[in-house]
Amino acid sequence: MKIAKYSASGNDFVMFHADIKEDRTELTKILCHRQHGIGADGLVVLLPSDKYDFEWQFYNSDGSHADMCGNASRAAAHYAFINKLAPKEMSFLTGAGVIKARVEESDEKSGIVLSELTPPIIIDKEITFNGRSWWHLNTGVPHLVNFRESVEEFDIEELRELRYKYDANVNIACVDGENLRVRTYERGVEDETLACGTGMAACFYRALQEGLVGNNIEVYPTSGETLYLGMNDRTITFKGLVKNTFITEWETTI
Ligand SMILES: N[C@H](CCC[C@H](N)C(=O)O)C(=O)O
Repeated sequence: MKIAKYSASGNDFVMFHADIKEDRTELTKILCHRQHGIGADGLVVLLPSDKYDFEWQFYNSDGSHADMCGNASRAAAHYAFINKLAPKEMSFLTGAGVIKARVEESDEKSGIVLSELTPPIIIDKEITFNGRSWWHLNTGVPHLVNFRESVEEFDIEELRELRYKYDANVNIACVDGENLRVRTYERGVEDETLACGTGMAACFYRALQEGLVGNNIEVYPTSGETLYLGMNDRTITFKGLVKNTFITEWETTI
């Protein structure tokens, strides 16, 4: 089976396409294992669809299922385009609903891809934890967001406690001029990742609601890459580079 490895701003994924939708929890844990497998934050499987260019399955590296993944949506769009599974402008079905994506520049190895995320939903704006103000939002998956002076104020144990208390990804952010810096503890990876697309979107949306930033900004995740987030009349757009870092033949031994 041909398997591709992608990095979307440092959030990395193992990816392939298949004809059959089946439980791939155990395969995910093997492929995503950093020492015993290929190593990745998640697995994406593209599947045929009657209504959309494709449907996908997304699993976090621990084998848990998640409805959506912003960075993987950009990587999957590039994979679909270069494997002739979809045109440059496409729509595909995820657990969070239909995602539109556009491959803007691309060759076999990399591309600039824009995804339209699902409309953000504010669940709770009144959470106080350790004396800090947190918002609970859903940008395809659940996120907690707190703003502080610097993203260096990052206590992973504090974020891990919140992750389990609310079963959500946990983000800290700070304003950097007209833009944002974001660090994310990701549910299902159970650690900080180098970037989290729906997390950056959740931080952007809180900052927008609180008048801290404009409608179109740059966001810098832990990897230091530049992502472009915007608010259009419908939802949040999320754009940046994705890299197809390698392709391999994989014989499953399970
Ligand atoms: N870990 C997340 C899914 C992946 C989200 C993230 N990688 C992104 O780019 O949006 C969850 O379990 O809700």
